[in-house]
Amino acid sequence: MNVDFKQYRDLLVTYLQPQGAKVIALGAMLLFGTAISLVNPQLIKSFIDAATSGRSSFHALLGLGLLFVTATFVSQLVSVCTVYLGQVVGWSATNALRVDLLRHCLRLDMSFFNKRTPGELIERIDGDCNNLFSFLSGFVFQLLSSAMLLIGIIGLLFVENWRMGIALSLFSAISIVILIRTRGIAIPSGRREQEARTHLYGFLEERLTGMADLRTNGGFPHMMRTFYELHSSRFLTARKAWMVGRMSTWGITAILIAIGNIITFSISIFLYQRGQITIGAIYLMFHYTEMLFRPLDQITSQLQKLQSTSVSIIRLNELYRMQSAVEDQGCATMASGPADIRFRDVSFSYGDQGSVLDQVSFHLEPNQVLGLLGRTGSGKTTMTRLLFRMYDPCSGEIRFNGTNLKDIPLGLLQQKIGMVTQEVQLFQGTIRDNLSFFDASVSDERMLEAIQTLGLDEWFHRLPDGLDTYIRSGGEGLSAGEAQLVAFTRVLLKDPDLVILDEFSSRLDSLTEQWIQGALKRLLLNRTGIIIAHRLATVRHVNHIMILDGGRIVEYGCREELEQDSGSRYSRLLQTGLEVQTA
Ligand SMILES: Nc1ncnc2c1ncn2[C@@H]1O[C@H](COP(=O)(O)OP(=O)(O)OP(=O)(O)O)[C@@H](O)[C@H]1O
Repeated sequence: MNVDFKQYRDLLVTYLQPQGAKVIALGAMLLFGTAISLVNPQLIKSFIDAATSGRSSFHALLGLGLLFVTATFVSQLVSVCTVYLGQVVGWSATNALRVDLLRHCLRLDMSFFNKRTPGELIERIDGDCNNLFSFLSGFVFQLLSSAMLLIGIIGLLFVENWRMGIALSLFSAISIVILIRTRGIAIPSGRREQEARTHLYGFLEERLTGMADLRTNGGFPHMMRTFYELHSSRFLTARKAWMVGRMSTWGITAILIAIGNIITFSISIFLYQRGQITIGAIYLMFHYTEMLFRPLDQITSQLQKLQSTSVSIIRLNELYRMQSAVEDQGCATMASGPADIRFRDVSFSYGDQGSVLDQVSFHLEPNQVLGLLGRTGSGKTTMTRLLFRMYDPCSGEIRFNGTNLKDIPLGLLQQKIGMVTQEVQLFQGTIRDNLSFFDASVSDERMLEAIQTLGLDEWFHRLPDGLDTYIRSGGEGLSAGEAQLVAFTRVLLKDPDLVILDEFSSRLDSLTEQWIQGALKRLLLNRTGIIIAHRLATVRHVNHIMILDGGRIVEYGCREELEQDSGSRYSRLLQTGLEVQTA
């Protein structure tokens, strides 16, 4: 697939238009800098000719010298401002692009994230934006100013001497062809180096995430051996890429510069011996020949960068074209209050694999708490994911307060449901940041009130710095039980109408669980709840029990009645006292 002109134009217009004034200033400075670069050697030529003729006054020479110094100073100033503005424009444009991409990805359904590793997503969002940096930070102007500089140099060489003009025009054309053809030589080795780096970082990411398991299972020798192998592969590929890159760019450029100088030198001697040019003109022609390589190099490298730019544009467009399978088209409004949940003949499967939920129907009335039991893989978590609309059912419907989930805006639905899972995700920051999800509008008073409502004062007072207590990356510094308390408080602050607790107690010991039960009771007060559990003790206070097996409801009823019924699965589980996995 190729990138057509419209796609380049759309990208430039979308991300550069908001910075109109800066972009115009950048273009003007690039063009102004080009003009000064062309004028400066003319000043030196005039100075040399005036000095060697012996006819110019000291003041005239001083004037020329001062003019040259001023022009050089202005040229440096312009080049610093150009780099600064180019960076500002490039970063602002690519950051806006990153934000748009991230927002788009976050709106996609969970199947999108399941198919991609975090590394791939980072590469897609950040890597491709980096590739577009130079394109958005003035590609058009840089190409334009390089072309102007090239045309300017050749034009001035023609003015100086037509033979020199023709010779260096031909030389420039041949050089451009050689540079474009040889730049591709380094691409395969560069790609291999990139692949080796990706492998190394992918390996490190995975191993560092599983550090605790590696430590306990004695996996360090394996880690060090593989790290060494991957690192040495990275070193070898990087060394080769560097050498090939140097040979194919610097080496060839150096040869071309030498050939250019030989041409200029030969013609200059020929013309000087015939008295057709001055010493100043010889200097000027040498200077312009040296300068010729700047635009030649820039034009070829910009054209080469355009190749990687087009690959990134294709990938970004692919990403943008991806639509979420979960459409956010609803506009229903809803009053607050305990939720009423109804599943009607709901079936679901993840892709082509078999059915995970099969014709599930039940009604959970407001203020009721449902205990959801079932063996591993029976579909419990999937049911809550459907409620949260991470996926939509393949058939059947789910109603929340009588409204089909599809008719409720996603934002509103997510506000109405609070969820605590086994793996509470804590972020690097203070307890305050973690309770409010970095939302500064949540006051300390509200947080303290929530902690008090849940009866967690004792735990809170033990924290060394109260709300300012710092939690390190991955929740380090808090126990699993304490992390659950943070999660409960978070949910209470959200004030949802439905609370889902997915095996929240599986990592807690029985004593801690008992202690947390108090907070749980308060959290569920005036709310509807669904508690997924393997431990029967976790659901001993719920109103209803549902047992799932192979995605089907095999038992559903009032907990107390099921307890009394000796033939029920639930009472059999209670009698054997076994956890649900082994039942
Ligand atoms: N993202 C996914 N993609 C594909 N299949 C999945 C996905 N998540 C779960 N499954 C499959 O769906 C089935 C039900 O999984 P689910 O997590 O709902 O079970 P569960 O009852 O909550 O199990 P557990 O008690 O172990 O948490 C399993 O066979 C699982 O392999």
